[in-house]
Amino acid sequence: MQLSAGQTTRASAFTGQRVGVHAVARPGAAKARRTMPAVEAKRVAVLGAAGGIGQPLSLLLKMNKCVTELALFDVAPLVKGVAADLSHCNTPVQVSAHVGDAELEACLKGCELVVIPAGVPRKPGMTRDDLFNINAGIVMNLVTACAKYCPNAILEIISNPVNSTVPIASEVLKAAGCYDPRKLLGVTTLDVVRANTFVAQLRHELSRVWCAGPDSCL
Ligand SMILES: NC(=O)c1ccc[n+]([C@@H]2O[C@H](COP(=O)([O-])OP(=O)(O)OC[C@H]3O[C@@H](n4cnc5c(N)ncnc54)[C@H](O)[C@@H]3O)[C@@H](O)[C@H]2O)c1
Ligand SMILES: O=C(O)C[C@H](O)C(=O)O
Repeated sequence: MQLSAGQTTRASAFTGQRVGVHAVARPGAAKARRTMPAVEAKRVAVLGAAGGIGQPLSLLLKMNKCVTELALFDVAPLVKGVAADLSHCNTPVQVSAHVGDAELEACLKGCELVVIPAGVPRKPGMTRDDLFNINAGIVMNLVTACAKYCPNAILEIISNPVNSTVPIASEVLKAAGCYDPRKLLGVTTLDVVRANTFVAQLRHELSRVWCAGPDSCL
């Protein structure tokens, strides 16, 4: 296939054919992506590690060569079984399990990266906003512990609604005197992936959609 300037070619997951796709990147976006620093975090914690997001995420981290220690925390004792299973995967990452608030310090001490998928997920008919009353308190408590036990760690918030839980986290960190905007992240890639998929299913070709606006509405 002959491509003109501004076009590229990719395998389409939807048609099984190779299709030409117009480059739609914002000016400077490709450069920004190339210069994005890789994060090496030797000790990583997952808070909410026994859940639907926490378990596969922990497996991915166990397989990640940048990680040395993986500390799994949950209020559910099931996290001990999750840690036992993961510890049998043949990578050098050391896995530990921590249950309940009394073990937050042991979990978080020395962490360079903390990923937080703790909280309730939405059920059919709910919006992400409906989760706010429960998840806001959970994130507030967990980030308070992060500010105390690993104030320099990078925090990635997955618990929804992300556009509300991230500001809560930032206020907690500011109050504790350890807020660094470069180290507080909301995980919103799902919305971009989902939007790309839905548009691609309609157009039968790969699409790139820019998502703007509150995470709660998607
Ligand atoms: N940002 C995203 O892209 C994205 C994607 C999927 C899910 N989510 C959100 O992630 C959250 C988790 O989803 P899920 O499907 O894994 O739910 P889940 O119910 O399967 O798991 C949640 C886990 O959090 C634990 N938990 C609850 N309170 C806790 C606390 N105080 N401390 C530690 N752990 C606690 C639970 O015991 C459970 O193991 C939800 O809020 C969901 O909306 C976000
Ligand atoms: O709903 C959830 O909790 C998972 C995900 O964030 C979604 O919006 O589908």
